[in-house]
Amino acid sequence: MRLALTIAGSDSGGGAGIQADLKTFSAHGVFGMSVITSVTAQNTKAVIGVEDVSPEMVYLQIKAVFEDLPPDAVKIGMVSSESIIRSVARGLDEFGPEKVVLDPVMISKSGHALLKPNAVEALKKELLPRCLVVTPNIPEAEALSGMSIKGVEDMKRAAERIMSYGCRAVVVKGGHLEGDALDVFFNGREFRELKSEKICTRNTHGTGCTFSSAVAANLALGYDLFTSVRLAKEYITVAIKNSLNIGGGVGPVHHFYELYRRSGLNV
Ligand SMILES: Nc1ncnc2c1ncn2[C@@H]1O[C@H](COP(=O)(O)OP(=O)(O)O)[C@@H](O)[C@H]1O
Ligand SMILES: Cc1ncc(COP(=O)(O)OP(=O)(O)O)c(N)n1
Repeated sequence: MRLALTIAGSDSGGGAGIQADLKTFSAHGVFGMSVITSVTAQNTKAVIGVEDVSPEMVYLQIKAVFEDLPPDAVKIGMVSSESIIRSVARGLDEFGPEKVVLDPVMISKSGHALLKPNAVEALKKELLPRCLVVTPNIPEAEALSGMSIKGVEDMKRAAERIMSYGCRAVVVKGGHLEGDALDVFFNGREFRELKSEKICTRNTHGTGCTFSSAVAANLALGYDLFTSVRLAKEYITVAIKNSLNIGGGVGPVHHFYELYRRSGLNV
């Protein structure tokens, strides 16, 4: 059995964060473990409360997992504050996982800040250099690169700038732009575009969390980095096509092992 760890925030509504990550791991047949960084009171309409876990408790969860159940890959999501970022960096340094996927979560689709504005610099300095791949959406790529992004050429320039912080690859996700759902992968040598038709639905809660945890699950299964990203793109596309019209706001994507299996992918 392959093992994957998510270090992220809890979404009480079950659509994003830790809950989306564990569902994604299960759908891939990977054993999922979690380090909870924050508890959010959230549903499809809004985030109505956020309470951070103490930095020491974040570190202790990492230690407990690594000392007994060393993961084959790690996904990092909401890390909220500078002190939590430092605890995660401490854990990564102590236990040295090779396959780390960072989804630099900043703002929920419902508009709530999930990363303190003064923590962006810590994220760049402390976490990017410790990651294999970073998966920002357009606003996150703009914040990390300091440039505005209007199309695919801008996505490529932003990916180059983000690489300069020391990660080994970047996927700039284009779900927030008009037109096709086009993501740009860059590994420092070549750019590759991953394109799918934009699915017409408002139910896209948890897309970023699901995509990054699918990348981590595929890495845990032993796929190379680009194959892991390509399979994750296929997985998120199926999950959005089957997203759920539940709740009064932005409904969640759907994780369903059978859907994945029947789509012909090797799990
Ligand atoms: N409506 C959609 N149809 C198809 N793919 C989408 C759609 N919205 C987002 N995606 C894809 O889902 C993944 C996550 O997208 P994005 O919305 O950019 O990130 P985030 O959820 O972090 O804001 C990307 O692969 C993106 O291309
Ligand atoms: C606890 C928690 N973590 C991350 C997010 C952001 O999720 P993401 O998949 O990037 O996008 P939305 O779910 O906000 O559409 C979150 N909302 N909560």
